[in-house]
Amino acid sequence: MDILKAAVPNSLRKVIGNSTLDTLPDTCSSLHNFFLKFQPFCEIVTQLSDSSYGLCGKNKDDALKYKHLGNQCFVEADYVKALDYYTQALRKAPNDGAIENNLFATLYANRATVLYKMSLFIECLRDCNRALQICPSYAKAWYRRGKANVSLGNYKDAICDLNVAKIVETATGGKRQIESELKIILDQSKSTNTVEEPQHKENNLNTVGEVPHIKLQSISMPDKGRGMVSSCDVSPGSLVHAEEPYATIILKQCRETHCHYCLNDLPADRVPCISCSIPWYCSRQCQIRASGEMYLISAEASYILKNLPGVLGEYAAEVVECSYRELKVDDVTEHQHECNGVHWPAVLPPEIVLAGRILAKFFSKSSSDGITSFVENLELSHCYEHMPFESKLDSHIYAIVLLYCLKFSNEFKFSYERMSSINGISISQVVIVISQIKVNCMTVVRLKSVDTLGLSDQSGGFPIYSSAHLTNKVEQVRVGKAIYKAGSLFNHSCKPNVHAYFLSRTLYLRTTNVIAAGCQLELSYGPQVGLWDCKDRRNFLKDEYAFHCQCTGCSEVNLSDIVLNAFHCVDPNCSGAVLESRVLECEKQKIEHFLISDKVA
Ligand SMILES: C[S@@+](CC[C@H](N)C(=O)[O-])C[C@H]1O[C@@H](n2cnc3c(N)ncnc32)[C@H](O)[C@@H]1O
Repeated sequence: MDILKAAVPNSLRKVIGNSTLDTLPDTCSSLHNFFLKFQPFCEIVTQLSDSSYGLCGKNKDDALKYKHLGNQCFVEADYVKALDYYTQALRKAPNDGAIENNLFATLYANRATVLYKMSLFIECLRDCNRALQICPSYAKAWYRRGKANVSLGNYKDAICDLNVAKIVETATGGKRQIESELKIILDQSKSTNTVEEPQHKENNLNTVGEVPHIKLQSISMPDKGRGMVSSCDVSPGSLVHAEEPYATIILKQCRETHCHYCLNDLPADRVPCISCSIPWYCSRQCQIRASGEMYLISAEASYILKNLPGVLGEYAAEVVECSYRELKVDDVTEHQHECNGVHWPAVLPPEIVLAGRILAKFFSKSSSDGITSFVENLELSHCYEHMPFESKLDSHIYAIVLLYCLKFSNEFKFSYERMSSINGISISQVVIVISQIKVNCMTVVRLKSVDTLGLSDQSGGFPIYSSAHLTNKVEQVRVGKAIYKAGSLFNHSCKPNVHAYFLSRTLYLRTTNVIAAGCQLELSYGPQVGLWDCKDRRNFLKDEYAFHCQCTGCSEVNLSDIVLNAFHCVDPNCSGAVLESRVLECEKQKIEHFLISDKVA
């Protein structure tokens, strides 16, 4: 992008830097025309959108290399490394579709064996399920599943697993080994009285859904635009809002540690995307929700399942089908349109990839609307006119690059005809979306434990620290960015009365104080009275969200704002405080206002 930016002539930069909403289509068109004649632009867009240039595609040779390394480590009993290699192999393995010798299925089964050796039985069970969903006649996966179920005390399931394994196993020696295992398990199960939980299913993403019962209204305010108020008195701790995101994106630094869909920590049995090697998911549910279902049970698989005797057939079908059909999946899922092994989703900044997701989602939902109604229908405020000079240029460049990447890199489900050709109007709409994202995007955070040595638990869900290293400190990690359409109507206050938190992707807002009917509900976009001084808060809000804060925290005197940067008077007999001149400047108006109102009182 630096090459593109550096190439823009000064005269054009100036016009773009001074552009307004009225002139935006013209400035977009001028920059577009300039790039069309600039040879490196073509090369850059081709490299970003052509999968033959990308490092994000699947590669069978790489997958086999990692599989081989995994096998070596397994033989050497280095299970941590074996787990890593098999996982890397899964990331690179193409889904070749063949039910027999399917590399995906083999890798899942191999990883299941490693997980079993590491005593991660639930994870082992899930990997066996994944292998069986691709290849239902995979005796090794049924066998390993049975062993994991025994370790979990699920004898009934284990007996079923081994019975299926015995039927689908073709080698006589293998059948004999399974039979002897079966006898042992049957004896064990008779001497144990355990209540068994069915273990077919993966993690369930649905959070325990507390529903807000308080009615909120959006009203217009002269100094802050629209804002949210409650129509009744609200007590502290009340849930006032819960919402699923319109679109989300994981932050670059969390790509290897958190699920790209639900943004939770990745477990040891993480699941890769089936078509490219960028995202990781915590489960198949998240993978399907992000990219759509990409492998279906084949006719051959159904035949195998149907030919298992009676109850065993039903049992195997339940394991293999795993009820993914019940999942609610969007028509154009978040990652689907990016998922061709192309480079741009990995390379462009997260907010720009998020803009692409919003665009895809919008067009998948509004079949008749053209791009000109895109911004209008999103109903989000934006800050284009207040954006700094450089940001205006950046957003012009990114909007053009994004549109070309989307256009060239896939057989996208939504029709690009509706976006018409790439021109000043369509580019200007994307520029505005980028500025909407800047103002309305929420940062999704997770709490992370940090141990006494300052090491964070980023192990991917399996314990690598002993109890002696148990944590004593918790910090917030920024994992993703998300647009919540209704949530973005809550304004900022440096003295907030609402607290925002996230469970998976869901935003929850809870009151922290008593809020009288008709009062504004406001959350903090970051800075708060007593934690940052007024000057820093205002600068942050200006830089990040392009507005001058009008909250009570910034217009009334707060003792904590004053003492935050105050020094004790050098005269030991004086108990007064000395303020730094920059802080004093910021507080002056508030203090004058305070003294006047004090006199009046
Ligand atoms: C996420 S939106 C909030 C909803 C917005 N008021 C609307 O009409 O859509 C953030 C924008 O609201 C305005 N805003 C929010 N809090 C504010 C505050 N404390 N002071 C001034 N403007 C504020 C700013 O224009 C900011 O860019």
